[in-house]
Amino acid sequence: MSVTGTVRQKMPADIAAMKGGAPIVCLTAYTTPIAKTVDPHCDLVLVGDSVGMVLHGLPSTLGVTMEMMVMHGQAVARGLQNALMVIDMPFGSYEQSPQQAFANAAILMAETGAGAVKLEGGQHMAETIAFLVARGIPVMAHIGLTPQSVNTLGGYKVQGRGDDRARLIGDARAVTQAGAFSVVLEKVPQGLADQITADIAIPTVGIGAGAGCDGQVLVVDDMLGLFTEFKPKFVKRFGALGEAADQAVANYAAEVRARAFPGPEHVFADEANK
Ligand SMILES: Nc1nc(=O)c2c([nH]1)NC[C@@H]1CN(c3ccc(C(=O)N[C@@H](CCC(=O)O)C(=O)O)cc3)CN21
Ligand SMILES: CC(C)C(=O)C(=O)O
Ligand SMILES: [Mg+2]
Repeated sequence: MSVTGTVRQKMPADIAAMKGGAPIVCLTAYTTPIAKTVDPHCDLVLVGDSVGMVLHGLPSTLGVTMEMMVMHGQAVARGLQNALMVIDMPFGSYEQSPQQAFANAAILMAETGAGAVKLEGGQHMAETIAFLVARGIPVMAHIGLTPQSVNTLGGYKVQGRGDDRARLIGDARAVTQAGAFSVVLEKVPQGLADQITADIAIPTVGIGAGAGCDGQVLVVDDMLGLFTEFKPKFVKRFGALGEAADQAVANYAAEVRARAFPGPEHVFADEANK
């Protein structure tokens, strides 16, 4: 709340200031109604490129386009008053050069009204993160399991075990040094996530990284039980909306076939009442 008592949308600096304090609550959203549902409860709402797998039936996030991100970003923005909106940069929109990243991040920011962008990568993306931040674009980093690299990682596996542990600590330090305001840690062992959280000055937001992170994020359709094509181990279903929808549709079909729907309350008389 601001001093005038009206709701004020959070900014990246507000999220950064939550380091070490009350856990940062984050969920994804892709549409206006879900944005409205999650907004009062969340500090940060992510328009994730998971939208491709969750809403468009794509086999991975690699086919997600700038146009899809802009359209879903605009829809989410219409539903937010409180939470910071962060938007994922899609595969192919930022990896080539800092200049390419800036051009596409500027489109996402200008066309959707997002307060920050998120991109996948650690040490190798540090230069790009610094380039964006220097030009007015707040950046959330994403390290550990980076789904856009599923083909080189060889699957959606735990990251940061064994020799990878030092590399992941280096990634966390590099994105911090580059000026990211927070960092997603995806599917990394709990002890390593705790160590990184203690080691860096920016908040860690975990997904499959344990309760010691500075915040948590999940794909909203996963936690609602609406997306059930697969269930990563880190997902907890807080609802069963997929089952509820299936039951409602089955009831509708049965009532149509029985001519029980529409009923008298859903129809119109031939003559208007005097
Ligand atoms: N619905 C949904 N939820 C997500 O969390 C999510 C997406 N989609 N799409 C983009 C990425 C992809 N992510 C994924 C996808 C699959 C697993 C998964 O199946 N994990 C299994 C083990 C797989 C393996 O070891 O190869 C698990 O049990 O966690 C994890 C994260 C996270 N993101
Ligand atoms: C799972 C989160 C962190 C994400 O990147 C996405 O939804 O695309
Ligand atoms: Mg993503």
